[in-house]
Amino acid sequence: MISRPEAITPAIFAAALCGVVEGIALAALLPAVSSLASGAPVWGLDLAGWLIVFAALAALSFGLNYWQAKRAYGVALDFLESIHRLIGDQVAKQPLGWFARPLAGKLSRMVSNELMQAGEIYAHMFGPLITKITSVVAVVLAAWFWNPLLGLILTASIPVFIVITLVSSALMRRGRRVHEPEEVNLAGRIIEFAQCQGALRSCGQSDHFAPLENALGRSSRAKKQSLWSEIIGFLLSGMVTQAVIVALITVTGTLAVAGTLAPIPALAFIGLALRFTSTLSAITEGAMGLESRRPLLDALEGVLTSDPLPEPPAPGELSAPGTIELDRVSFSYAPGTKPVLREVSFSVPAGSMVALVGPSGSGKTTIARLISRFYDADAGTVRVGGLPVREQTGEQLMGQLSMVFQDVYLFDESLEANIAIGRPEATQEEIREAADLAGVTEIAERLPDGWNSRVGEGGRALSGGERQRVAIARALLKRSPIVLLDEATSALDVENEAHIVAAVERLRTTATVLIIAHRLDTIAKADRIIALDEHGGVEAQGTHEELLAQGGTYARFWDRLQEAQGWRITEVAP
Ligand SMILES: Nc1ncnc2c1ncn2[C@@H]1O[C@H](COP(=O)(O)OP(=O)(O)OP(=O)(O)O)[C@@H](O)[C@H]1O
Repeated sequence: MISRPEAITPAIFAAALCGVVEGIALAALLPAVSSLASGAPVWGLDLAGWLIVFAALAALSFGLNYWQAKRAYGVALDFLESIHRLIGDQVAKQPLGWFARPLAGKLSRMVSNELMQAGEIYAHMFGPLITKITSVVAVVLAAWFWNPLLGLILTASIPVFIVITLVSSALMRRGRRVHEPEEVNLAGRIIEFAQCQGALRSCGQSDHFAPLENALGRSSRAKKQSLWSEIIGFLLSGMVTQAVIVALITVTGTLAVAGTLAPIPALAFIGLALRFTSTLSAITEGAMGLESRRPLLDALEGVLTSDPLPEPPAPGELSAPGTIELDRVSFSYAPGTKPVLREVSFSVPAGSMVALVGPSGSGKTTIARLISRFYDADAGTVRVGGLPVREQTGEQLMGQLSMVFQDVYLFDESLEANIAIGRPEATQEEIREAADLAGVTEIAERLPDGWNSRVGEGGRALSGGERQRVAIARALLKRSPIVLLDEATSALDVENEAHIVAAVERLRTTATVLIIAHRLDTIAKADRIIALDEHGGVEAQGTHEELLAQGGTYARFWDRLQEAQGWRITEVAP
C-alpha cells in the first residue's frame, strides 16, 4: 500500500531507538538517586555527572523524537497518496454492477475523511506505540541489571497489562458488532427519508416516517450498549492500573522495611514504577486506538481486494461488428436467488432495430446490463460484435456501445460538455449537429447561459425527458455501432417525445439499436420484437405482425398497452 516501503524501516527504527533512550533515562533515576543518597559516585558518576547524563539523554530523545515524527509523517503522506491511487485503479477496474453494492456506497466516505484517519495510524499511532513498547523493555532490562528483584517486580506486572489489553479490545469489538450494522441501517434510512420527501409529504408522513424512527431507536439502543462495552473496558483498564501501582508500592515498601532495599532507592523505584505503569497503560490505550481503526482498515481491504471482472490483455477480433447475440443466457443477481433470466437466446443483426418488451420485472434492463457487462452471465454467452463480452477488454466493449438508460446521470458541467463527453475530440459543429438532432438546442436556448449553462449534479436542472435528450445527443455524437436505449416508461410531454422519436429514427440509420420499448409506436416500428415472459424467458420473437398473428401473451400485451395508452390520450384531450 506504500510506494516506498523502505521508508518504514527507518521510521520504526527511529521510534524504537527513541523508546530505548527514554527507557534508559527513566532507569538512570535509580543510580542517580543512589548517588544522591550515598553522596558517593555510582558507576563512576556523582550526582552532577548523572544530571549531565539526564540532560544528554533528554537532548538525544528530543532529536530522535523529531526525526521519528518526520519519518512517520513521510510514511503517512506516502500511504495516503498511494492508497488514493490504488483505490482509483481498483474502482476503474470494477464491473459497473459493483457500483450498486453497499461497499461502493461507502467509497465516498472512505476516500474523504476515513482515509485521513487511516493515515493517522502511521503518523500518530504506530510510532508512539513502538516507542512505548521499547521504552518498557529498556526499563525492565535496566531494572534487572540494577537489581534482579526490582526487575522481577516490573516483569510480573506486564502479563496483567497484556490480559487487560486483550479484554478491553474484545469488549470494544463486541460493542462494535452490535452498533455498526444499526449505524449502516440508519444511514440508509436517512438517505431514503431525504430522497422520498415528495412521496412522504404527499402522504402526510414527513414528520413521522416509521422506518426512520425505528432505525433511530435501534441505533440509539445499540450505541448505548456499545458505549457500555467500551466504558467497561476503560474502567477495567483504569482499575487494573491502580491495582498494579498499589501492588508495586506495597511490595517495594515491604522490601524497604525488611532492609532488602535502601529507603532512598526504594522511593526512586516507586517513582520509576509509577511512570512505568503509566507507560503500560498508554500502550493499552494505543492498542485500543488501533482496534478502533480496524473497521476502517477492513473496509479498505474490502475495496482493494474486490475482484475485477477478468479481461483479456488485448482486444480480440470482432467477427460480426454491430451485432448482439445472447446464447442460452441465465442470470441471477445473487448466488442461490431466483434467476432473473432463464436460457435467454436472441440475436440482433447489424443495422437493425430490435425492441425488447415484457412485463415489469421480466429482466429487460438486466439484459442491457449483461450486454454492457455490468455483470457476467451465470450461464450462456453474451456476444457483442461477434465476440463474447468476456473475451473483450472493457475499452473495446464500451467503444462499441452507447447506453441511454432511463436514469440518465449528467455531470455538473455545461450542457455542451455533457454532450462532448460522447466523443471528446468532436468539433463544435459536430456537437451542435448531434444536439440539434436530439432536440437539445432548444434546451440551450431556454437556459440563461445557453450552451454554457450548468446542468446541476446528476442533471437535476433538467427534466427527465430533457436529460434523456442530452444522453441521446451524446450517443449520436459518439457514433458507436450499437445503441442500447431504455425508453422512458413515464409519459413524456409532446415536445420531449417528438424529439426522442426523431433522434431514435436517426440513430437507427447509423447504428444497431436495441430498445427497451414501452411505446406502441416504437414497438410497431421495430424490425424485430423479443417478448419476455414474467419468468425471465423469451416468450416469442418475430415481427410485430408475426407476433400478433400468433396470438398468445404478446397479442394480449399489445391490447393492454393500446388500452392504457389510448386511455391516456382520451384523458388529456380537452
Ligand atoms: N441490482 C439488483 N439486485 C437485485 N435484484 C435486482 C437488481 N436489479 C433488478 N433486480 C431484480 O431483477 C428482476 C428484473 O429486473 P429488471 O429491472 O431487469 O426488469 P425490467 O423488465 O427491466 O423491469 P421494468 O420494466 O419495470 O424496468 C426484478 O425482479 C428486479 O427486482
